[in-house]
Amino acid sequence: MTQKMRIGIIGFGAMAQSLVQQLSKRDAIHIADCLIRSTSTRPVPGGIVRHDDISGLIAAAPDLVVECAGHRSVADHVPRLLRAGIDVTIVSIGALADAAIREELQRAAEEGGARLVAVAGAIGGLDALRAAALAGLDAVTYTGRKPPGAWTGTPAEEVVALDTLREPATFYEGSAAEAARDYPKNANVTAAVALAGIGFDRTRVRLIADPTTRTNSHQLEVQGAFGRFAITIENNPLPENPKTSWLAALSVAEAVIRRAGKLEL
Ligand SMILES: NC(=O)C1=CN([C@@H]2O[C@H](COP(=O)(O)OP(=O)(O)OC[C@H]3O[C@@H](n4cnc5c(N)ncnc54)[C@H](OP(=O)(O)O)[C@@H]3O)[C@@H](O)[C@H]2O)C=CC1
Ligand SMILES: O=C([O-])CC(=O)C(=O)O
Repeated sequence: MTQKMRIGIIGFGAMAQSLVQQLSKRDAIHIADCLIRSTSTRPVPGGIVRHDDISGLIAAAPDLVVECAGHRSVADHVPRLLRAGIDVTIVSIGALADAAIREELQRAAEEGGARLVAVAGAIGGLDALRAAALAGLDAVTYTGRKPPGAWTGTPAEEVVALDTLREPATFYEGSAAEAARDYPKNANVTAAVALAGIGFDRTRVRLIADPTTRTNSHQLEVQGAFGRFAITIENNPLPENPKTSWLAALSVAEAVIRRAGKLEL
């Protein structure tokens, strides 16, 4: 009998719960452990061992840890896992906008002989962007559009009255470096785009609160020596967290399922 791939998850919010739903249908995968804060009130299904300290998760030695808990958890926990030789897949890619964190993760992966994978998350087209970048890119522009409620608790509140908005309002225009840092629960996709294309400073970002939409949409426009492409993804949000698109959770699930398979087709 082949051994199941043992997964540990960091965080147990909307994304992690959706991930568990997907992965528990797969025979080759066992969700063994999760790391959640001791203060967390979120219920964790029976059969998953709950840790409130990273040392416990490291001692459990899962085959792969999947981070679903935000930028802080990437900085605090992922280097330790990598140094312990545990592979990690992250979804809070915006943490990589900080060059010091990127360097620390690189060092930790080398020291531990482990692999860090950042998923595409809620966006698509990164394969084409990466390929196009080889011949040189002139411009990469990302536009993120979500209903006003998805921007609550962010700096957008200082620019527009989200509660009474009647028309779409662009509240941020700038670099992926700033967007990923200042909108850590909404703009991780800008980091995925930056890393696949022309970097955090040259990737242009526009963020829009739109009372006329129900979806979280992500538009990518790319120009370079290869030609040009534009792609728009209209995502349904996860019911438990309107900031997070369902596709982001599915993207993590797909990455884990592909890794558990024998062939990468
Ligand atoms: N790449 C992409 O396309 C996307 C990436 N994301 C990233 O995924 C993250 C999770 O999203 P989602 O599940 O919707 O968010 P939720 O707010 O629903 O859940 C977050 C979970 O992480 C836990 N958590 C927060 N901080 C820490 C920490 N320092 N250590 C351990 N656990 C922690 C929370 O704990 P508690 O239970 O105590 O609240 C909660 O269980 C987002 O913060 C964002 O960074 C989100 C959407 C798209
Ligand atoms: O899920 C989304 O629509 C995108 C998102 O929140 C992020 O990139 O952080």
